[in-house]
Amino acid sequence: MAQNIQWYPGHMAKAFRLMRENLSLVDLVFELVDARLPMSSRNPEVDKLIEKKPRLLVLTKADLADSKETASWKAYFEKQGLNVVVLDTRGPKTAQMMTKAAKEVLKDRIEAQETKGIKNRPIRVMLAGIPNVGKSTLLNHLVQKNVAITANKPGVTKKVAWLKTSTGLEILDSPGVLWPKFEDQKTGQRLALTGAVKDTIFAKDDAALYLLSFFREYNPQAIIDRYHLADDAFDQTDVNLLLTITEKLGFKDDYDKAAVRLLNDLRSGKLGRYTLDREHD
Ligand SMILES: Nc1nc2c(ncn2[C@@H]2O[C@H](COP(=O)(O)OP(=O)(O)OP(=O)(O)O)[C@@H](O)[C@H]2O)c(=O)[nH]1
Repeated sequence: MAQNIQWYPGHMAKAFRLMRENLSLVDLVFELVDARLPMSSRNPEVDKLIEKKPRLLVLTKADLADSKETASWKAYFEKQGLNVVVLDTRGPKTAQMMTKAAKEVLKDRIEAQETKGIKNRPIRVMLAGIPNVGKSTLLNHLVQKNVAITANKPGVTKKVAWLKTSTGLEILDSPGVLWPKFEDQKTGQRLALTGAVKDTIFAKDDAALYLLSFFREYNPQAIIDRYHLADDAFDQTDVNLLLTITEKLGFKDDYDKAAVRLLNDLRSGKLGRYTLDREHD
């Protein structure tokens, strides 16, 4: 399946060029990754691109992820010296949490400014992350009803729009869309499962089979309960299991339909919380 999921190198190059151009305008980057796949939803080249910029790693969709796994991932990234925020982006405290965390990352700089008498300088932020990770949701929560302002920086001819928050941040109007980079099939399959890559470019039955193999290892009971299967349902191959579920759902032999149901159930949380990337130790 993964070999069918290819990003156009041109798209990737353009995204990087835009990000590089805008980086000099901001104080801080919010790098958003999906808490269910904190590794697979990152682009390793972004690391290089923003290595000299203060950065906050935001684990979004934490409400859908296994909380124990999220805690392990947080510790893993913190050990690498990163500042990490764990977030249900849609939550009521998002703006406050993100502002507090941003100020914490820039603490030394803010203190240095204050000793020079510069107070309450807005913190300029860029949001970056792969499609569907929650960039617009975060932006809307931060900005609420505030209108966009445009500003010109000396030496920059292009006008850049900033969105002001009531908590002292200014967010670059256009989030950096990044593409995940994956060389291995596993990463592609995981991205497909969460819906991070378009459904049109992967085979749903392959994704459903990967889903079943994942639950076989980590939580077979969730599948047994959801589809009212016999306790020994996993004593068969994933393909046969998919056929059993198809039958149980009343779809006769239309296993494509069952595959879609499985994926929808997973993405909407009906199979419980789960973390697909588990290699943090
Ligand atoms: N459960 C849950 N859903 C979320 C969270 N954050 C975002 N979503 C949902 O995820 C979907 C995608 O969110 P967006 O904010 O549009 O993502 P985006 O990164 O702007 O996506 P692109 O425009 O494709 O780049 C939406 O349906 C959101 O409601 C979260 O923390 N938890």
